[in-house]
Amino acid sequence: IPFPRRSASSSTNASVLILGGGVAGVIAARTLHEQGITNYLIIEARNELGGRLTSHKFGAKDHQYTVEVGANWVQGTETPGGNTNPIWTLANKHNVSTVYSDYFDSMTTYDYTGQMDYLDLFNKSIDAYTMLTDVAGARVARREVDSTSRTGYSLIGSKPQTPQEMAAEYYQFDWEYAQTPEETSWIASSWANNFTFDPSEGGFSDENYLCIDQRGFKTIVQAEASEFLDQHQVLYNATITDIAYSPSGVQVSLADGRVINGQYSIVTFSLGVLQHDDVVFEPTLPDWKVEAIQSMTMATYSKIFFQFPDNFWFDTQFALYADKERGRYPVWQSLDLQGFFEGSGILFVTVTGDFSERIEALPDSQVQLEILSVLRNMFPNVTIPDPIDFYYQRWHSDPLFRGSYSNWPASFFSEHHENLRADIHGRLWFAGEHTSMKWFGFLHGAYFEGLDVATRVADCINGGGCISLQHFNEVKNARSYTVG
Ligand SMILES: Cc1cc2nc3c(=O)[nH]c(=O)nc-3n(C[C@H](O)[C@H](O)[C@H](O)COP(=O)(O)OP(=O)(O)OC[C@H]3O[C@@H](n4cnc5c(N)ncnc54)[C@H](O)[C@@H]3O)c2cc1C
Repeated sequence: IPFPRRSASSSTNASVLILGGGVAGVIAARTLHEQGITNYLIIEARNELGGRLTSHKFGAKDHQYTVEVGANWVQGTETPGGNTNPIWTLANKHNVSTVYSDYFDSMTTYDYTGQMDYLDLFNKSIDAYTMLTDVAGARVARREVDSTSRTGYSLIGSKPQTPQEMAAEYYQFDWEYAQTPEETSWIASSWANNFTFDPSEGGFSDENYLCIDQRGFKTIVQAEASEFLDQHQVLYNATITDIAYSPSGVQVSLADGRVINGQYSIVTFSLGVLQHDDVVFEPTLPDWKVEAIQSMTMATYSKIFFQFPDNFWFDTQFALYADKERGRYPVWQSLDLQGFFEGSGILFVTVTGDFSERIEALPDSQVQLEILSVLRNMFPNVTIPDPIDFYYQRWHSDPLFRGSYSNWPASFFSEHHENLRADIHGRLWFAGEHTSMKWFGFLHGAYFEGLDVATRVADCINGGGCISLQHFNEVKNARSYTVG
């Protein structure tokens, strides 16, 4: 089948085109390299590798620190005799500095009247979350249908009413999934948690380590790539606009007019990019693929950084703020701590979901004013100074990401998941955190997907033909609706 548009005369060619140079793309390249395939090309819009591993130089000129505006934690590390998070392996291999993040025992609680001890409610919400995941596991064993995590919470009798109870639940739930329990699958969110944090379910460990490396967390992929990647195997500052595909190959067009041909292609763009039609597929993707793409959710998680002349806040790693409005500037982290960036004056607050999208549409100045007024609620006896620096990344509006990571809604079925992952004609393959069944949303999900899909593409090349992944032309109910 001839390609629809351009002639191949101005083209570069490669056997495998890896579209995007984040974790999935770099690990896919390493996997091909290990299989003896060197004729591949990573095509990346930005000027470096790493994707959502994005750092930012923050602070006054003489007082700057590298902060992570994207992924920050290795989530789940390793258990002796059990599984190891490959992100933990990479961090250790490349001497990336991390520090133990004490999610549960280094917490100060506030509400809109100031400091307020509701650690008892906080601990209750930890237990509720554990029960939520246990009951989800029992549903899987009995083949019961999925529902939202809100339904799950209600069924186990956890019904937060007060701002303090809601803030505690937010910390357990929204702060991880970047969306509310209403918006999230009960079963899938439980297994993503267990396969990461529960060694008895094959998870790595229940620990989180925060990257504080001044080279940036992206070092895990950049240093890894420097061990195998030649300059001619990567194209930077190359924004892809069109992907034409057929049973005989793939042709990629760049914004600057260049055209590149490949026999195979691995698309690693975020789910948000695929949903938003930032890249046009020719022919349009089949209906089963489009339905899968549009049925998963791209969530947003935003960290808002402040540098202040003095440290006037809590001396724990975390603080929780209960506003009357759920999800309004709730989770605070201090970096001005021993073992972190002591003396930095850096404090940041995280918001998620719809609230993230809301602040992306506002000017920085308004968001700053809102947060300063929250700080005045939290510290009524302190004159809050003007910040020296202020920054947040707008992930949802960025055409290279369109959000921070995927989240599995209750209306996303197993067949949708397989369709999201499935290749087309054995030529167009898809990989990234969003194609991971067990670890959607996580760095290690992107890692394992890059590894798996590149292994399949290497088999196509070395094995003399492709074995396509299964897909479903239609996703159907087990039993039809009887209406009327
Ligand atoms: C704010 C935030 C916090 C997070 N926190 C954590 C955490 O603490 N721990 C954790 O495990 N995970 C975390 N994650 C998730 C983690 O970052 C992702 O799961 C992972 O980085 C995704 O890797 P990927 O390779 O699938 O996609 P990406 O990193 O998005 O890679 C895709 C690449 O494609 C490029 N691209 C996009 N469009 C085009 C185009 N048109 N042309 C060319 N190139 C293009 C992009 O620039 C990008 O480099 C976080 C993410 C965010 C945003």
